[in-house]
Amino acid sequence: MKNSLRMLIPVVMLTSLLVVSLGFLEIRFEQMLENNLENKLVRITRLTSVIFGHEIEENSAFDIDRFVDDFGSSLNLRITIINGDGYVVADSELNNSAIMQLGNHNERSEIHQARLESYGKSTRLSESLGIEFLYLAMPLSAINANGEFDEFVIRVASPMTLLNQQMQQLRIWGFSAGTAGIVLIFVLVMFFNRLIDRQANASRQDLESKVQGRTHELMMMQQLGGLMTACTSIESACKVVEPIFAQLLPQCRGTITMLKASRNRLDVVYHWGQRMIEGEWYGRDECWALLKGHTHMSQESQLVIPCNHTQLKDEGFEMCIPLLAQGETLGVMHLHFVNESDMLTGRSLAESLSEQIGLALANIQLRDNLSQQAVRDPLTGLFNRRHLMEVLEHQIAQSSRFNKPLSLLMLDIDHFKRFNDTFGHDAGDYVLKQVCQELKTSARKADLVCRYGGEELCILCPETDITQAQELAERLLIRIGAQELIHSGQSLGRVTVSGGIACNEGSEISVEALIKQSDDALYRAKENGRNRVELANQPTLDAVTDAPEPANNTTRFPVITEHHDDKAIKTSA
Ligand SMILES: Nc1nc2c(ncn2[C@@H]2O[C@H](COP(=O)(O)OP(=O)(O)OP(=O)(O)O)[C@@H](O)[C@H]2O)c(=O)[nH]1
Repeated sequence: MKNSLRMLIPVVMLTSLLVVSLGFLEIRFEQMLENNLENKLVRITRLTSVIFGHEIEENSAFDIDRFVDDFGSSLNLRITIINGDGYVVADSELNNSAIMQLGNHNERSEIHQARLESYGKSTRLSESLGIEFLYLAMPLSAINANGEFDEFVIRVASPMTLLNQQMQQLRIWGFSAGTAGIVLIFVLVMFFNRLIDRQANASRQDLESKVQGRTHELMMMQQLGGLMTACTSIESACKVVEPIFAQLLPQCRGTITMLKASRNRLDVVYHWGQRMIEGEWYGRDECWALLKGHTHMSQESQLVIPCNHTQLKDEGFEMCIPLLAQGETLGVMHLHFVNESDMLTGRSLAESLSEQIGLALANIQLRDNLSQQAVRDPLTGLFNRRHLMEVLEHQIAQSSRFNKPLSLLMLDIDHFKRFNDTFGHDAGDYVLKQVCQELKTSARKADLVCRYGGEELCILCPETDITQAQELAERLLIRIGAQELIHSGQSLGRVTVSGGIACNEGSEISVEALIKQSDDALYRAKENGRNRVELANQPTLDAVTDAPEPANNTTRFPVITEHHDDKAIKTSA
């Protein structure tokens, strides 16, 4: 309906315009033909007058009838001669008897006008012939050959049927041209309508496919965001990136690098397709994207400037996009394209994806940091007591289920208060960190090193019996006691630690009981002179004699001096 209206409106408008134009042309043509005929009649009337006047004056035997007959038939016009009284003398279309029947013509409008104004014109029905004529009349005064004064009116008439025939022909021509014009208009309107329809369809399809593509991209991005948010580690999040890129930018392969905490190098954490980066890392000044702070393309504006980290310098095109979150650079997304056009068309999509990946990776890092903060001690970086309690419960259950030994080594720095009092709290912190570092270095990967509280530390050793735990403790005591501590250029001397070990040999012991046993053993170690290890439920062991004696007499740090008045070690921090 809409379509046919769209066609009908221009057809009706153009047809109306054509009809009006044809009507106007008809009027103009009619006037033109009438004028032409009138001019022609004027000329002929004048000519007839001249010849007739001459013949009258010169020829006494002038035959008027013959004159009008010859003239009228040769010109195909009606010629009438009217005398001064208003009666017809001769008429090329009437015989004498018909002429005799005619009345006085003085009242005929063209004759009346001609007598008054020397020129008369009228269009009317001939009473004698019953045909419509265009009459032209002019008066003529002449002295005839006999010397008499004669007055005449020469009248020339042309039947209007001639004019009407011409007009009819013109109308037929006009109608044919108009019909042809209307058909042409219709055909043209149809043609342009179809053309417009085809173009509109093509642009609608183009728009639809663009909208579909964009919707697909948005859905993929939403999926990417959702999946990455659900990931718990950077590695698993990076694995989600590959299938999304395979869907949206299948023509590229890529690598994700992350900035190390030291912030001077980027580690490769994931790549898909052929490797783009040599080695496992590169320096941060080797990537233009990091130096510029925004996307860098290996070829841009006819400039070829590849990054230093790229492996395939001459093949294809590389795009590096910084992975940012709240202005912080987390890493770089490296993409490799075979064609430059693919790289240019894929740029904005790749940047949008990278923006989302950056945010998701930042979220994971933030979550990681928060969960680390929840289980780590900020000063020493060791696991905290809460984490120990959680792990301990699980480890005791494992130990009893699989009948495997589980040892808990509790350690306490000797005379730490005095150390603090002598050198200050900062130096105390430093010593604490150094001792903790030693614990981390000496323990196995499977062991859990914790800060139990204050200067009290512990190591939980799964699948470790009491002898193995004792060996570890003695090794630690030797290594810690051997260290000469220097803080801010000042020698702090040496520090010793005491230890207590409890071991669960596969039985169903409670967390509290195991801690109490190791704590009691530690208490005994303190009681028995410090810088030694005691085992739970065992007779007192000898002091660790192999450990180098702290230079109590050479340093201001009185670690080895016996202080029996010191308060006993706490049973819990
Ligand atoms: N610098 C520093 N000192 C700490 C920290 N946590 C606890 N301390 C100090 O460690 C000292 C522990 O003192 P005490 O419990 O009397 O034990 P001690 O002086 O080590 O004596 P013994 O354990 O009997 O050998 C206290 O002075 C605490 O203030 C810490 O994070 N940093």
